[in-house]
This record gives sequence, C-alpha cells and structure tokens, in this order.
Amino acid sequence: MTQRTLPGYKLLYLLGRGQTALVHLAQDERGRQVALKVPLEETLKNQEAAERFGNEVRLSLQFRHPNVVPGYAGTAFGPKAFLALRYYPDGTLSDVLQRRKTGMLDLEETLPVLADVASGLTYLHALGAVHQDVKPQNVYVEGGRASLGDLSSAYFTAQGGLSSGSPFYMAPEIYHGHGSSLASDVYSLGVMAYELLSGRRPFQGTTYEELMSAHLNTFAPPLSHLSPEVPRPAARLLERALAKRPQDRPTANELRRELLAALGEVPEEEDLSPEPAAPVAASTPVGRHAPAAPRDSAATATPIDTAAERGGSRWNPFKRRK
Ligand SMILES: Nc1ncnc2c1ncn2[C@@H]1O[C@H](COP(=O)(O)OP(=O)(O)OP(=O)(O)O)[C@@H](O)[C@H]1O
Repeated sequence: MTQRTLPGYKLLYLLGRGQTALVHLAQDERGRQVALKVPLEETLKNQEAAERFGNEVRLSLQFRHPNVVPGYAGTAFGPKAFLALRYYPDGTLSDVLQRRKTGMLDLEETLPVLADVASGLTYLHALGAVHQDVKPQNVYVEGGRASLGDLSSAYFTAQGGLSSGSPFYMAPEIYHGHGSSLASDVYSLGVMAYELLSGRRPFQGTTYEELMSAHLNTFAPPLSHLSPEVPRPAARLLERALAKRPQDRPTANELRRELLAALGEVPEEEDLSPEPAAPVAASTPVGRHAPAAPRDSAATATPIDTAAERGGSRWNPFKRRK
C-alpha cells in the first residue's frame, strides 16, 4: 500500500517516514513539487490512527494561512487515503537544528521563526482550534520563515477532541488530565522558544514520570539570564508562556505582536476571513471531531492514557512522539 502509485502524482523520492505515514517528494499534474503523505498499512488498520490521518487531511485542506502548512489535495479515509502538502525543501525546524554544528539558530533567525509560529497559532486560535503538538519537529521552514504543520491532533474547541501532546512540550494541565486548550498551545510554544533561544529544553527527564514531575514542579530559569540578548518585553512574555496555570499565560496573539515588535515589524491585525479551500474527498465524519461536551469542563476531559487504552495498549509517549 505504501508503495502504491497515486494517479496524478509522479513519486520522486522518499522525504521521510513518521509514525503514521511515508512522505514522498512528488510532482503533481500541474508540475508542482509536493510532499505526498501516504498512510502506512498499520495506520489504516487502526481506527484511532486512521482518524488522526483523516483529521490531518481535513484540516490541512481547510486552514489557509501563510504560517500554517497548506494541503493541496487529499483523501481522508480508506485505501486511497493520501495528503498532498506544500513541500518545504529545508524540512522541519528540528532537521535544520540537527544540521547545525551548534544545534542552535542565531537570535536573528530565531525571532522570525517564533513570530511565524505565533502567527500560525493566532490564526488557529481565532478559528477556535487547538493544535496540540507545537514542537520543532512540526514546524516547517523555508527561506528563514516558518509554518506550523502536522494538524493530526488539532481539534475545534466547540467540538472537542482527545487530549494529547508530546511530553517535552506538554502543558502541566494535560499531565493533570484536565485537557488541552489554546493556553496549552502557548505553553508548548514557550517550551520551544526556550529551546531555540537557550539551546536547552527547559524541562528535562528521561521517562514520562520524570518529565511530568519537571513540568509540574520545576521552574525554568529566567530567559533574560539564559539569553540576555532577547529584547526584554519579548523575553518576559515568553517566560509567562510557561506559567503553570493556563490563565496566567499570554495569548498567542500577544506573543505574536511582541515578537514582531522585537523584530522591528509593525504587527498587523490578522486577516481571518476564510479563503476557499480545496474539497476533501470524504463524506465520513472524522471520529475525533464527533460532537462532544465542552472542553472547559475537567470532568469531561479525556486523560491521555485513556485515549490510548481504547486502542488496546498503554499509551507510550516515548514510542509515539519525540
Ligand atoms: N511538507 C513537507 N515538506 C518537506 N518534508 C516533509 C513535509 N511533510 C513531511 N515531511 C518529511 O517527512 C517526515 C515525516 O512526516 P510526519 O512527521 O508528518 O509524518 P507522520 O507519520 O504524520 O508524523 P508522526 O510521526 O508525528 O505521526 C518529516 O519529519 C519530514 O522530514
């Protein structure tokens, strides 16, 4: 299945393999290079994984913003499922960091990347969507600018969705089983900002339990000490992004505005008018978006382990996510 040919696409070579899909560089009928994502056999056989893939297809085709990886075409479900995405020749932010000897970007490179991710998040949040997996592996870069990708875990707060995240970047309230929110995306962006600006993740651990304890009980050193060259107001706001309580964090838009100001750019208000998006070739509703109780009630939140246990095995965040 993963080696199948897709009508209209010429496969060029393999770009990467994730937990759920193979991604090929391909040429579409318009002669455009695309990143063609084809789910693995195992993904299609596992309901939760297949729904995550379908979710990514649906939302990648729906969202349109310069800092969100756009989908060009796709089929959400079934044996012909695929997703053609905009191709980013530089790969992910994580790839870029690995290629650097220092493992770091310069400040002049970091601030635009952070401002772009904050802009992408501002857009999603204005639409009422939570991303749930902000991290360098899901940020795609080209020419020094960045776009947020991997919408497989994203959901609309009005509809609800399964809480999830990557343990290094996951907010305390998700560890507590209280569910994710716009504020937990801001926390993940804050973790990523610390990592980019100081060269070290603010919360360390080699097991899930150690990381949970670090996120819940320890405080990151002030960014102004770790990276004194970051303009003060931006540093202060990024520090607040790591507040333990969601209500103490800034919004993505506040971060976006401050980061753009630090770059000397005048922050414009985001234009959130919907653009026409490509049709999704699926009529089946996506399961994780089935109507659900409001997410702001802790009683209705789905703890991360519960979601995985439905699949028959204990959720292992280290196996699944980096
Ligand atoms: N739009 C793109 N442009 C360039 N490279 C891409 C693109 N999308 C994916 N890739 C490459 O393919 C790899 C695998 O993609 P991705 O991580 O999205 O797969 P996945 O199976 O959906 O992810 P996960 O492991 O989080 O479930 C990426 O790490 C990246 O190297």
